[in-house]
Amino acid sequence: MTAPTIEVALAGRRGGFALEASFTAPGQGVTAVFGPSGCGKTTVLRCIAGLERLEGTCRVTGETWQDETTFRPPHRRPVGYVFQEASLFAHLSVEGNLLYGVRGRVPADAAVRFDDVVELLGLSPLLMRAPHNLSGGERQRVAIGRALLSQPRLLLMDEPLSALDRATKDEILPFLERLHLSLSLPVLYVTHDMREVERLADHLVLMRAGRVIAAGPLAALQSDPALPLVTARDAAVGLDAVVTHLDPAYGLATLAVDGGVFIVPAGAGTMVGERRRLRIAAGDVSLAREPPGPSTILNVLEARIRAVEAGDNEVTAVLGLGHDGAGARILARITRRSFERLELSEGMAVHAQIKSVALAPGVRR
Ligand SMILES: Nc1ncnc2c1ncn2[C@@H]1O[C@H](COP(=O)(O)OP(=O)(O)OP(=O)(O)O)[C@@H](O)[C@H]1O
Repeated sequence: MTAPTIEVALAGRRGGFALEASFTAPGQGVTAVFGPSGCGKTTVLRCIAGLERLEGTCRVTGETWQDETTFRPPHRRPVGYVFQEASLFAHLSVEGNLLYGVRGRVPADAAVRFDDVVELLGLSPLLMRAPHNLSGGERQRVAIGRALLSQPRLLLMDEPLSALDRATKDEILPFLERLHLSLSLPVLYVTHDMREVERLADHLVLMRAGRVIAAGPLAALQSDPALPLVTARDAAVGLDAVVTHLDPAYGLATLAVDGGVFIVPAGAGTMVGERRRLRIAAGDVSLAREPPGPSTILNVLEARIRAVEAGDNEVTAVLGLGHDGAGARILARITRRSFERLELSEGMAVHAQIKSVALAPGVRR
Protein backbone atom coordinates (compact mmCIF):
# COMPACT_ATOMS: atom_id res chain seq x y z
CA MET A 1 0.00 0.00 0.00
CA THR A 2 1.33 3.45 -0.83
CA ALA A 3 1.63 5.99 2.00
CA PRO A 4 -1.32 8.40 2.26
CA THR A 5 -0.66 11.74 0.65
CA ILE A 6 -2.21 15.10 -0.08
CA GLU A 7 -2.55 15.64 -3.82
CA VAL A 8 -3.50 19.03 -5.16
CA ALA A 9 -3.74 20.12 -8.80
CA LEU A 10 -5.63 23.37 -9.30
CA ALA A 11 -5.82 25.86 -12.14
CA GLY A 12 -7.89 28.92 -12.86
CA ARG A 13 -8.11 32.70 -12.69
CA ARG A 14 -9.06 35.18 -10.00
CA GLY A 15 -9.46 38.50 -11.77
CA GLY A 16 -6.13 39.17 -13.47
CA PHE A 17 -4.35 36.54 -11.37
CA ALA A 18 -3.67 33.12 -12.91
CA LEU A 19 -3.07 30.22 -10.55
CA GLU A 20 -1.70 26.84 -11.56
CA ALA A 21 -0.71 24.88 -8.50
CA SER A 22 0.12 21.18 -8.47
CA PHE A 23 1.89 19.38 -5.69
CA THR A 24 1.94 16.25 -3.59
CA ALA A 25 2.67 16.41 0.14
CA PRO A 26 3.03 13.63 2.72
CA GLY A 27 -0.05 12.58 4.67
CA GLN A 28 1.67 13.45 7.94
CA GLY A 29 4.01 16.08 9.34
CA VAL A 30 4.19 19.77 8.52
CA THR A 31 4.39 20.92 4.91
CA ALA A 32 5.16 24.61 4.57
CA VAL A 33 3.66 26.50 1.64
CA PHE A 34 6.21 29.24 1.15
CA GLY A 35 6.45 32.16 -1.23
CA PRO A 36 6.27 35.95 -1.51
CA SER A 37 3.16 37.97 -0.80
CA GLY A 38 0.49 37.61 -3.47
CA CYS A 39 1.84 34.39 -5.02
CA GLY A 40 -1.38 32.48 -4.32
CA LYS A 41 -0.76 30.63 -1.04
CA THR A 42 -4.04 31.63 0.61
CA THR A 43 -5.99 30.87 -2.55
CA VAL A 44 -4.58 27.33 -2.59
CA LEU A 45 -5.55 26.81 1.05
CA ARG A 46 -9.05 28.19 0.51
CA CYS A 47 -9.54 25.87 -2.48
CA ILE A 48 -8.46 22.87 -0.37
CA ALA A 49 -11.00 23.89 2.28
CA GLY A 50 -13.67 24.20 -0.43
CA LEU A 51 -14.14 27.93 0.27
CA GLU A 52 -13.12 28.75 -3.29
CA ARG A 53 -13.43 26.73 -6.43
CA LEU A 54 -10.89 26.40 -9.21
CA GLU A 55 -10.72 23.55 -11.74
CA GLY A 56 -8.76 20.49 -10.74
CA THR A 57 -8.36 17.80 -8.13
CA CYS A 58 -7.83 17.63 -4.39
CA ARG A 59 -7.28 14.33 -2.61
CA VAL A 60 -6.49 14.11 1.07
CA THR A 61 -5.22 10.91 2.67
CA GLY A 62 -7.40 8.61 0.58
CA GLU A 63 -10.48 10.85 0.22
CA THR A 64 -11.37 12.71 -2.96
CA TRP A 65 -12.61 16.18 -2.08
CA GLN A 66 -12.55 17.43 -5.65
CA ASP A 67 -12.11 15.97 -9.12
CA GLU A 68 -13.90 16.27 -12.50
CA THR A 69 -17.15 14.96 -11.04
CA THR A 70 -16.92 15.77 -7.33
CA PHE A 71 -16.89 18.99 -5.34
CA ARG A 72 -17.41 18.51 -1.63
CA PRO A 73 -18.78 21.64 0.02
CA PRO A 74 -16.70 23.14 2.87
CA HIS A 75 -18.77 21.55 5.67
CA ARG A 76 -18.04 18.10 4.25
CA ARG A 77 -14.28 18.61 4.24
CA PRO A 78 -12.80 17.72 7.64
CA VAL A 79 -10.26 20.54 7.85
CA GLY A 80 -9.20 22.66 10.80
CA TYR A 81 -8.46 26.20 9.59
CA VAL A 82 -6.30 28.62 11.59
CA PHE A 83 -6.13 32.17 10.24
CA GLN A 84 -3.72 35.04 10.76
CA GLU A 85 -5.97 36.55 13.43
CA ALA A 86 -7.90 34.35 15.82
CA SER A 87 -11.62 35.10 15.55
CA LEU A 88 -12.98 33.75 18.83
CA PHE A 89 -16.59 34.05 19.92
CA ALA A 90 -16.68 36.95 22.38
CA HIS A 91 -19.71 35.60 24.30
CA LEU A 92 -18.10 32.20 24.98
CA SER A 93 -15.35 31.30 27.46
CA VAL A 94 -12.12 29.74 26.20
CA GLU A 95 -13.60 26.32 27.00
CA GLY A 96 -16.79 27.19 25.10
CA ASN A 97 -14.71 28.33 22.13
CA LEU A 98 -12.63 25.15 22.17
CA LEU A 99 -15.74 22.97 22.16
CA TYR A 100 -17.69 25.05 19.63
CA GLY A 101 -16.80 22.87 16.62
CA VAL A 102 -18.00 19.70 18.38
CA ARG A 103 -21.18 21.37 19.76
CA GLY A 104 -20.01 21.35 23.37
CA ARG A 105 -18.72 17.81 23.70
CA VAL A 106 -15.79 15.86 22.21
CA PRO A 107 -17.00 12.36 21.24
CA ALA A 108 -15.52 9.60 23.42
CA ASP A 109 -13.88 7.86 20.44
CA ALA A 110 -12.39 11.08 19.00
CA ALA A 111 -8.79 10.95 17.78
CA VAL A 112 -7.99 14.37 19.30
CA ARG A 113 -9.04 14.58 22.95
CA PHE A 114 -9.91 17.68 24.95
CA ASP A 115 -7.43 17.06 27.78
CA ASP A 116 -4.62 16.38 25.30
CA VAL A 117 -5.23 19.65 23.44
CA VAL A 118 -5.42 21.63 26.69
CA GLU A 119 -2.14 20.07 27.81
CA LEU A 120 -0.43 20.44 24.44
CA LEU A 121 -1.27 24.13 24.10
CA GLY A 122 -0.95 25.03 27.79
CA LEU A 123 -4.58 26.16 27.99
CA SER A 124 -5.67 24.94 31.42
CA PRO A 125 -5.17 28.30 33.24
CA LEU A 126 -7.22 30.02 30.51
CA LEU A 127 -10.29 27.78 30.25
CA MET A 128 -12.73 30.01 32.14
CA ARG A 129 -11.48 33.30 30.70
CA ALA A 130 -13.31 35.42 28.16
CA PRO A 131 -11.52 36.05 24.83
CA HIS A 132 -11.12 39.79 25.52
CA ASN A 133 -8.95 38.89 28.55
CA LEU A 134 -6.42 36.99 26.44
CA SER A 135 -3.17 38.16 24.88
CA GLY A 136 -2.71 37.81 21.11
CA GLY A 137 -0.60 34.68 21.58
CA GLU A 138 -3.11 33.10 23.94
CA ARG A 139 -5.97 33.82 21.52
CA GLN A 140 -4.05 32.13 18.74
CA ARG A 141 -3.39 29.08 20.93
CA VAL A 142 -7.13 28.82 21.60
CA ALA A 143 -7.85 29.11 17.86
CA ILE A 144 -5.39 26.29 17.17
CA GLY A 145 -6.99 24.18 19.93
CA ARG A 146 -10.45 24.77 18.50
CA ALA A 147 -9.29 23.74 15.02
CA LEU A 148 -7.73 20.54 16.41
CA LEU A 149 -10.80 19.60 18.43
CA SER A 150 -13.00 19.74 15.33
CA GLN A 151 -11.29 16.37 14.57
CA PRO A 152 -9.85 17.35 11.19
CA ARG A 153 -8.04 15.04 8.76
CA LEU A 154 -5.97 18.02 7.68
CA LEU A 155 -4.94 21.18 9.53
CA LEU A 156 -4.64 24.32 7.38
CA MET A 157 -2.69 27.18 8.98
CA ASP A 158 -2.54 30.48 7.09
CA GLU A 159 0.29 32.59 8.51
CA PRO A 160 -0.83 31.85 12.09
CA LEU A 161 2.02 33.84 13.61
CA SER A 162 2.29 36.79 11.24
CA ALA A 163 0.04 39.12 13.26
CA LEU A 164 2.11 38.53 16.42
CA ASP A 165 5.23 40.34 17.57
CA ARG A 166 8.57 38.56 17.66
CA ALA A 167 8.43 37.70 21.39
CA THR A 168 4.92 36.24 21.10
CA LYS A 169 5.96 34.24 18.05
CA ASP A 170 8.81 32.77 20.03
CA GLU A 171 6.36 31.90 22.80
CA ILE A 172 4.05 30.00 20.39
CA LEU A 173 6.64 28.20 18.24
CA PRO A 174 7.40 25.56 20.91
CA PHE A 175 3.67 24.75 21.11
CA LEU A 176 3.55 24.26 17.36
CA GLU A 177 6.61 22.03 17.52
CA ARG A 178 4.98 19.89 20.20
CA LEU A 179 1.82 19.67 18.15
CA HIS A 180 3.82 18.30 15.29
CA LEU A 181 5.40 15.67 17.56
CA SER A 182 2.24 14.60 19.36
CA LEU A 183 -0.26 14.34 16.52
CA SER A 184 -0.02 12.41 13.29
CA LEU A 185 -2.32 14.95 11.62
CA PRO A 186 -0.93 16.44 8.39
CA VAL A 187 -0.52 20.22 8.46
CA LEU A 188 -0.28 22.65 5.52
CA TYR A 189 1.37 25.75 6.96
CA VAL A 190 1.40 28.94 4.89
CA THR A 191 4.15 31.41 5.68
CA HIS A 192 6.59 33.81 4.11
CA ASP A 193 8.96 33.55 7.08
CA MET A 194 11.79 31.10 6.41
CA ARG A 195 12.59 30.97 10.12
CA GLU A 196 9.19 29.36 10.78
CA VAL A 197 9.72 26.94 7.90
CA GLU A 198 13.08 25.89 9.32
CA ARG A 199 11.68 25.37 12.81
CA LEU A 200 8.50 23.52 11.90
CA ALA A 201 8.42 21.98 8.45
CA ASP A 202 9.73 18.72 7.03
CA HIS A 203 8.43 19.32 3.56
CA LEU A 204 8.15 22.42 1.44
CA VAL A 205 5.90 23.65 -1.37
CA LEU A 206 7.61 26.60 -2.99
CA MET A 207 5.36 29.08 -4.82
CA ARG A 208 6.09 32.02 -7.13
CA ALA A 209 3.55 34.10 -9.06
CA GLY A 210 0.67 31.64 -8.96
CA ARG A 211 2.73 28.52 -9.64
CA VAL A 212 4.30 25.79 -7.56
CA ILE A 213 7.92 25.85 -8.66
CA ALA A 214 9.02 22.93 -6.46
CA ALA A 215 7.75 20.57 -3.78
CA GLY A 216 9.81 18.13 -1.74
CA PRO A 217 11.74 17.54 1.49
CA LEU A 218 12.91 20.82 3.04
CA ALA A 219 16.67 20.18 2.95
CA ALA A 220 16.54 18.99 -0.67
CA LEU A 221 14.85 22.21 -1.82
CA GLN A 222 17.08 24.45 0.32
CA SER A 223 20.15 23.01 -1.41
CA ASP A 224 18.79 22.72 -4.96
CA PRO A 225 20.87 25.06 -7.15
CA ALA A 226 17.98 25.41 -9.58
CA LEU A 227 15.81 27.07 -6.91
CA PRO A 228 15.98 30.63 -5.56
CA LEU A 229 16.47 29.53 -1.91
CA VAL A 230 20.14 28.77 -2.59
CA THR A 231 20.98 32.35 -3.51
CA ALA A 232 18.70 34.04 -0.96
CA ARG A 233 20.50 36.40 1.41
CA ASP A 234 19.71 34.21 4.42
CA ALA A 235 20.26 30.88 2.63
CA ALA A 236 20.62 27.98 5.03
CA VAL A 237 20.02 24.26 5.24
CA GLY A 238 18.19 22.44 8.03
CA LEU A 239 19.59 18.96 8.57
CA ASP A 240 17.92 16.30 10.65
CA ALA A 241 20.58 14.72 12.85
CA VAL A 242 20.87 12.18 15.67
CA VAL A 243 22.68 12.94 18.94
CA THR A 244 25.39 10.27 19.21
CA HIS A 245 27.50 11.55 22.10
CA LEU A 246 27.46 14.09 24.92
CA ASP A 247 30.46 15.74 26.50
CA PRO A 248 29.11 17.25 29.73
CA ALA A 249 32.53 18.58 30.76
CA TYR A 250 32.41 21.03 27.83
CA GLY A 251 28.62 21.20 27.34
CA LEU A 252 28.92 19.83 23.82
CA ALA A 253 26.92 17.29 21.81
CA THR A 254 28.02 15.26 18.78
CA LEU A 255 25.38 14.83 16.11
CA ALA A 256 25.54 12.54 13.09
CA VAL A 257 24.14 13.39 9.67
CA ASP A 258 24.58 11.52 6.41
CA GLY A 259 28.27 11.95 5.54
CA GLY A 260 29.56 13.66 8.66
CA VAL A 261 29.35 14.61 12.32
CA PHE A 262 28.90 18.00 13.97
CA ILE A 263 29.87 19.15 17.45
CA VAL A 264 27.54 21.79 18.88
CA PRO A 265 26.67 23.38 22.24
CA ALA A 266 24.31 20.84 23.77
CA GLY A 267 21.81 22.93 25.73
CA ALA A 268 20.08 21.58 28.82
CA GLY A 269 18.24 18.28 28.52
CA THR A 270 19.80 17.06 25.27
CA MET A 271 19.93 13.25 25.24
CA VAL A 272 21.82 10.63 23.24
CA GLY A 273 19.58 9.07 20.59
CA GLU A 274 17.40 12.19 20.11
CA ARG A 275 16.68 13.45 16.62
CA ARG A 276 17.40 17.16 16.39
CA ARG A 277 17.56 19.67 13.58
CA LEU A 278 20.75 21.55 12.82
CA ARG A 279 20.66 24.87 11.01
CA ILE A 280 23.68 25.67 8.92
CA ALA A 281 23.68 29.10 7.32
CA ALA A 282 25.51 29.43 4.00
CA GLY A 283 27.34 32.51 5.32
CA ASP A 284 28.83 30.50 8.21
CA VAL A 285 30.60 27.99 5.96
CA SER A 286 34.01 28.66 4.44
CA LEU A 287 36.15 26.37 2.29
CA ALA A 288 39.75 25.15 2.31
CA ARG A 289 41.49 22.89 -0.19
CA GLU A 290 43.86 21.39 2.40
CA PRO A 291 42.95 20.19 5.90
CA PRO A 292 43.25 23.33 8.03
CA GLY A 293 45.73 23.41 10.91
CA PRO A 294 44.78 23.81 14.57
CA SER A 295 41.83 26.16 14.82
CA THR A 296 39.12 27.21 17.22
CA ILE A 297 36.52 26.12 14.70
CA LEU A 298 34.98 22.89 15.99
CA ASN A 299 33.47 21.67 12.78
CA VAL A 300 35.63 20.92 9.76
CA LEU A 301 34.06 18.36 7.46
CA GLU A 302 35.19 16.66 4.29
CA ALA A 303 32.94 17.52 1.36
CA ARG A 304 32.79 17.86 -2.39
CA ILE A 305 31.53 20.80 -4.42
CA ARG A 306 28.42 19.54 -6.20
CA ALA A 307 27.27 22.77 -7.84
CA VAL A 308 28.21 26.43 -7.99
CA GLU A 309 25.94 29.47 -8.24
CA ALA A 310 27.96 32.59 -9.03
CA GLY A 311 26.68 36.06 -8.14
CA ASP A 312 28.40 39.41 -8.81
CA ASN A 313 30.82 39.27 -5.88
CA GLU A 314 29.79 36.11 -4.08
CA VAL A 315 29.65 32.44 -4.94
CA THR A 316 27.30 29.94 -3.32
CA ALA A 317 28.64 26.39 -3.46
CA VAL A 318 26.38 23.38 -2.89
CA LEU A 319 28.47 20.84 -0.98
CA GLY A 320 27.87 17.11 -0.55
CA LEU A 321 29.28 15.96 2.78
CA GLY A 322 31.76 13.08 2.97
CA HIS A 323 34.88 12.25 1.00
CA ASP A 324 32.81 11.18 -2.01
CA GLY A 325 30.31 14.04 -1.59
CA ALA A 326 27.39 11.59 -1.47
CA GLY A 327 26.11 12.69 1.97
CA ALA A 328 23.81 15.48 3.12
CA ARG A 329 23.99 18.79 1.26
CA ILE A 330 24.97 22.08 2.82
CA LEU A 331 25.73 25.50 1.31
CA ALA A 332 28.86 27.65 1.50
CA ARG A 333 28.74 31.38 0.71
CA ILE A 334 32.18 32.74 -0.13
CA THR A 335 33.57 35.73 -1.97
CA ARG A 336 34.16 35.36 -5.70
CA ARG A 337 37.74 36.50 -5.01
CA SER A 338 38.38 33.54 -2.67
CA PHE A 339 36.65 31.16 -5.03
CA GLU A 340 38.96 32.21 -7.88
CA ARG A 341 42.13 32.42 -5.76
CA LEU A 342 41.61 28.87 -4.48
CA GLU A 343 40.78 27.74 -8.02
CA LEU A 344 37.71 25.96 -6.74
CA SER A 345 35.45 24.13 -9.16
CA GLU A 346 32.62 21.63 -9.33
CA GLY A 347 33.56 18.08 -8.30
CA MET A 348 36.54 19.22 -6.20
CA ALA A 349 37.14 17.74 -2.73
CA VAL A 350 37.25 20.46 -0.04
CA HIS A 351 37.21 20.94 3.70
CA ALA A 352 34.16 22.84 4.88
CA GLN A 353 34.80 24.94 7.99
CA ILE A 354 31.59 25.74 9.78
CA LYS A 355 31.84 28.73 12.08
CA SER A 356 28.52 28.25 13.77
CA VAL A 357 25.92 25.49 13.83
CA ALA A 358 22.63 26.15 15.56
CA LEU A 359 20.79 23.33 17.24
CA ALA A 360 17.06 23.96 16.80
CA PRO A 361 15.28 23.71 20.15
CA GLY A 362 12.69 21.02 19.42
CA VAL A 363 13.28 17.25 19.43
CA ARG A 364 12.12 15.69 16.16
CA ARG A 365 10.32 12.48 15.52
N1 LIG B 1 -11.37 37.15 -5.85
C1 LIG B 1 -10.29 37.70 -6.38
N2 LIG B 1 -10.35 38.55 -7.43
C2 LIG B 1 -9.24 39.07 -7.97
N3 LIG B 1 -8.01 38.80 -7.55
C3 LIG B 1 -7.87 37.97 -6.52
C4 LIG B 1 -9.00 37.37 -5.87
N4 LIG B 1 -8.53 36.57 -4.89
C5 LIG B 1 -7.18 36.68 -4.89
N5 LIG B 1 -6.78 37.51 -5.87
C6 LIG B 1 -5.39 37.86 -6.22
O1 LIG B 1 -4.70 36.63 -6.29
C7 LIG B 1 -3.35 36.79 -5.88
C8 LIG B 1 -3.01 35.73 -4.84
O2 LIG B 1 -3.64 36.03 -3.60
P1 LIG B 1 -3.37 35.15 -2.31
O3 LIG B 1 -4.08 35.83 -1.18
O4 LIG B 1 -3.70 33.76 -2.60
O5 LIG B 1 -1.79 35.31 -2.14
P2 LIG B 1 -0.85 34.96 -0.90
O6 LIG B 1 0.35 34.31 -1.47
O7 LIG B 1 -1.61 34.21 0.12
O8 LIG B 1 -0.48 36.40 -0.37
P3 LIG B 1 -0.15 36.93 1.13
O9 LIG B 1 1.12 36.25 1.56
O10 LIG B 1 0.03 38.40 0.94
O11 LIG B 1 -1.34 36.59 1.98
C9 LIG B 1 -3.21 38.20 -5.40
O12 LIG B 1 -2.58 38.96 -6.41
C10 LIG B 1 -4.64 38.64 -5.15
O13 LIG B 1 -4.76 40.03 -5.32
